[in-house]
Amino acid sequence: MLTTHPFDDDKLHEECGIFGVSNSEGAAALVALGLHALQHRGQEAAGITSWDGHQFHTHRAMGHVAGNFDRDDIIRSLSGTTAAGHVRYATTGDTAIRNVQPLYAELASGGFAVAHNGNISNAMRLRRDLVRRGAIFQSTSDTEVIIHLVATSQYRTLIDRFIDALKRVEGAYSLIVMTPEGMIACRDPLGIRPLVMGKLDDSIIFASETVALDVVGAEYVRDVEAGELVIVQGNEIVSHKPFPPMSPRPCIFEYVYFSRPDSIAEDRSVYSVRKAIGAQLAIESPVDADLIVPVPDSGVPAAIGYAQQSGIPFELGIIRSHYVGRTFIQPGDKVRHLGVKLKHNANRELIKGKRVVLVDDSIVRGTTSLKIVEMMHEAGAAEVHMRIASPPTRHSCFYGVDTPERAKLLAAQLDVGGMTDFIHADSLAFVSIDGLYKALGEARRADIHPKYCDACFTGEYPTTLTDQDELAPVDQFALLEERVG
Ligand SMILES: O=P(O)(O)OC[C@H]1O[C@H](OP(=O)(O)OP(=O)(O)O)[C@H](O)[C@@H]1O
Ligand SMILES: NC(=O)CC[C@H](N)C(=O)O
Ligand code: SF4
Ligand SMILES: [Mg+2]
Repeated sequence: MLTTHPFDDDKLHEECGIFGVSNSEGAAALVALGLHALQHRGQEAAGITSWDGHQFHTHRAMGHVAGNFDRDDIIRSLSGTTAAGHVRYATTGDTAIRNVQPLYAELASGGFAVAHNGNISNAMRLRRDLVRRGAIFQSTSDTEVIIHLVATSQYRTLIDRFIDALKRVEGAYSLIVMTPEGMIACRDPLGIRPLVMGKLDDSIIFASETVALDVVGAEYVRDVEAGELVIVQGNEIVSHKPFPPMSPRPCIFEYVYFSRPDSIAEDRSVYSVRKAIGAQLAIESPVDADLIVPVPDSGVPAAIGYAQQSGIPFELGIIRSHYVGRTFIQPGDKVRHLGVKLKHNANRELIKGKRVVLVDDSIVRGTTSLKIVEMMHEAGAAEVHMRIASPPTRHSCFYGVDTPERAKLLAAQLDVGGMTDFIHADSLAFVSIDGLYKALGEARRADIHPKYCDACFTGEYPTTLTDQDELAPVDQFALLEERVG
């Protein structure tokens, strides 16, 4: 029996990005480029594993892709025509080299490397059972349970063992797996996290987002479907659908914030969706004002949409330094606060005496909004109105994004009036959940089968959350109370 929670820490984490190439000379160099384009999804650590037909080679490092994977000696050591990589923001397991992916193990069938974007919501339970049966874990990452489940499966072929393992895990996973037999890419039955497939000459590429195909000049072929396994062996591609069909529930927050705006998701430009959310926000919550000012970077497309819809001029009233990373994902409150100050500055001449509408994509802790609104007041704004291109984030994500624990989510603590006071704005409004779905081309959010996972806004998680239910019965009860009113 474990006495401590091996997956528990109180740090800030966000997403992950994965990228795989099969059948290409210099595969690792392409993976390094792909990871570079996915750097926004995870900045804690990065890793690449390659297969040269005889041996696997791995290099994993803390920090960014640049500085670690732009070195000739490292890329040369990752020889072979197949390679996969990962950029990490931890959701389960600490930020330590043992948890940096791809994770690798020698199984009875040979080497097995896995890169995972997502989070397994019964990993604790599975790990406990596996450890009781003698499994010796090398990491504290949720991803490692997949390897042990494959290793201990009673099925004969590697694919059957892998499918057997996947049927035991719950939660979100987009995976790229490398074995001596070939590369496997797959998404969980609900397709919560993204994964696309591309082609570059004779090689097949898998990536979290299409921007990573663009960077290597690959052509987008299609999305890996929810619940699909795509197996690539040489020139042969085979698709399996081992799960009972379900209505997919891809993460709606990818459109709001995570994905790069130049990515295409489900045949839609993320940029256009963000603009449409901004336009919807202008319809739902208009303001009489002089300027629409985006909170850079991620608030920019929604602000353009808001400005175009409202007819109020769009201006860069906040200038962003490009030498500071995403504040949302910097560990430690002090650094995060400092990060916001370092990152944004008021364009004073423009702001002075004006009624300003600030547009951002989301409020998580409220740190950014509070600082930016104060910055506008200090710069002499006559009025400061805040408009948010997502509904209030009231619930934590258990699917590969570490929005902080609920207690740290501003919208879990305060209603919109309380939040308005907290950030010192003259007014604050969020796009409605139906408005968000409208911007994605739906009439509204369907009650029975909503098209997306939107649990961080609605609290309706599309999978069971075994570990949460076991660890936090009180919180789950509170959630239930909130749902039934
Ligand atoms: O309420 P908070 O806890 O401050 O978090 C919300 C902010 O964090 C994100 O931006 P971030 O600065 O991380 O990245 P960006 O530059 O991509 O917008 C998001 O776009 C909000 O601006
Ligand atoms: N953000 C992610 O997708 C993280 C993947 C995995 N759960 C980890 O913590 O390493
Ligand atoms: S809970 Fe929110 S962030 Fe997490 S997968 Fe669902 S929509 Fe995305
Ligand atoms: Mg932002």
